[in-house]
Amino acid sequence: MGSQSDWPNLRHAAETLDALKIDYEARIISAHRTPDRMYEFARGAKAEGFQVIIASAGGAAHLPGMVAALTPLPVLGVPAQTAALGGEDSLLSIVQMPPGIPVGTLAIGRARAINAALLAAAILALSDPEIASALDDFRADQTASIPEFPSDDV
Ligand SMILES: Nc1c(C(=O)O)ncn1[C@@H]1O[C@H](COP(=O)(O)O)[C@@H](O)[C@H]1O
Repeated sequence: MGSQSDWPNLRHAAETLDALKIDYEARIISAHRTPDRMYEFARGAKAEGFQVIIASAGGAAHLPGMVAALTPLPVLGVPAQTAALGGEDSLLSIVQMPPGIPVGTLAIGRARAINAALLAAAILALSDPEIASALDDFRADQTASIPEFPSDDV
């Protein structure tokens, strides 16, 4: 994520990965404020053993696209909600990549980072039966938790 201030949203991704028993690292890396850190991380990520990268930033959100430019790994972009423009600034900064360097862009922040974790899990599940099974269980639990009829006691 681009800043500590993104963690309240990205925490939901981390908790989802925890629930699915998927190893991950959460790091603060900014294309603008820590460009050398970004370069070093993105260039070395595949060799370090990472398989998917979730990159989230807000406003002029160049982080996901720049990371994608530096690694062959799949990059999932999470646009952070922003005070000034509601996160549309982040979304548009991330989604409209030039042909040749894709970023799989998800919905604007506030707990939406959970879907980045689930999409990362689905990618990993293609070659990992344990993650595939954990994802199946997650879906089954979610389905079972949705009542069919509305309640007045909420
Ligand atoms: N968009 C970027 C990048 C980047 O794209 O490299 N680095 C930080 N930021 C974003 O700036 C916002 C405000 O950051 P602060 O709260 O630290 O001022 C955050 O949402 C962060 O992702």
